[in-house]
Amino acid sequence: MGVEVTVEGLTKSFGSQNIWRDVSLTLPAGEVSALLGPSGTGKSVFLKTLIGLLHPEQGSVVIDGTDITQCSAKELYEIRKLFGVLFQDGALFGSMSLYDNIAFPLREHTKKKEDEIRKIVLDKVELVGLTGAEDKLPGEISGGMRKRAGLARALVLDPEIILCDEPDSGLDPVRTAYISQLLIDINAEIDATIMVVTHNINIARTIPDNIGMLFRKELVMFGPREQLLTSEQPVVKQFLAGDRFGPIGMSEEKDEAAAAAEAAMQAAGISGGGTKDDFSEIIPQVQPNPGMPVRKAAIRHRANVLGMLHTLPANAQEAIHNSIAAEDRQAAEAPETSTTLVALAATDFNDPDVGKTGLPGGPEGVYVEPTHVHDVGANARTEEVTRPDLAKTAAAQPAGDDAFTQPIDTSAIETAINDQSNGQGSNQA
Ligand SMILES: Nc1ncnc2c1ncn2[C@@H]1O[C@H](COP(=O)(O)OP(=O)(O)OP(=O)(O)O)[C@@H](O)[C@H]1O
Repeated sequence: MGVEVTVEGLTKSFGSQNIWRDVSLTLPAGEVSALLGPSGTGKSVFLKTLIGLLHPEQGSVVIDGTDITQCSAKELYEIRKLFGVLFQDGALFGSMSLYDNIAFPLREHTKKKEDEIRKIVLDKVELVGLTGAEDKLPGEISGGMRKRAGLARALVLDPEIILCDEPDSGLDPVRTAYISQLLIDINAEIDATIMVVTHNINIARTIPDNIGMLFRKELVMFGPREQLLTSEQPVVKQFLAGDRFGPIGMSEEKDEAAAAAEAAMQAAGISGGGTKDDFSEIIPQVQPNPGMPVRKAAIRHRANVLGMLHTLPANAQEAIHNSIAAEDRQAAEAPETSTTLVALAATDFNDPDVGKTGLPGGPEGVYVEPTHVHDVGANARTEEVTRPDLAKTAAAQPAGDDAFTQPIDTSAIETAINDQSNGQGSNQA
């Protein structure tokens, strides 16, 4: 099972520019969470802070019992092995084939033999639908393919926490749906804690168990997806609707005069460009494909949500009841479409152990134990490194070729991402 990530009172600034302050949230173990927010609100900075690439001025990030804001470089190095990270443009090494890119963390962090590495790489290549493209360079493939290759690389060490920074950026809506499905299937298969940073409302509506939103340097909310999707907060409603009328401006918050001018336009029937979709009508969460194991996080999530239901606003409570009823109805009417929904419907949520362990009481034959062996820790290099050494190591490496060489620092990652972003490649997915 993936590990819980607990963030308490986190504050991050660059010089005098405060990015966000006093952010507290818990990514529940094995659940899928999404972080939304207008451009520039610091979502990527948050993601990098979770993995210790950026250091906050205040607060803690506790992962597997270790506060990574306080720990030694060696402890941070060990904690980072729990992570698989998909950066915005894949951050692939431009001079390596996809195969070598995907094999890289295995060669770097394990003592596996090449035939073992080959098996794992080809497995992940197949999982992300890139079979046949292994020998291509990142510059010879489309943005969508680079994204999938980045995801394959993020998965090879069987991470317990997967962070995805805008997995949909540069993808068409159909490919976005495929990559979303892939994330849910991966979650079912390895039960990793997943956090997705996204602007994509379809992803937010259908993929995560939990959603949070950053705005005006604060975490506006974080909780079960129904809570945000039914929120009455103007900023949330505007963001979900994708409308220019509302508190979110082009670059900063609007003043009163601008707000009054907008109100007049709205009253006159001028469109703000937003959709009129009713987001409070919750659409079903994407389920693992048939053949995938039961998504155990879904059981834990339902148990958690039922436990905290009384603390949520009335419309969120109603939406959650409706979601559960719809899921149980689908399980009864079309059980072959989702073993996860069948398991949910068969689980006794009065059993106090359900939320902790996944599926006790579930139907026989449904519960699938994780089969992945985590051998990275035993085989990995463990030499002590200091923070200045990290910077020196990164600086000494050729531009673009160190994003997944750990230990690493932020500048190295940025270089790799920029190198890739400025790179070549066609636009077909
Ligand atoms: N290493 C850095 N040094 C200084 N400022 C930075 C650094 N990284 C990010 N910033 C600033 O932090 C702010 C938040 O950036 P970030 O990329 O996290 O936003 P975001 O919410 O992910 O935006 P988008 O949705 O457009 O990707 C921006 O003003 C950015 O310029």
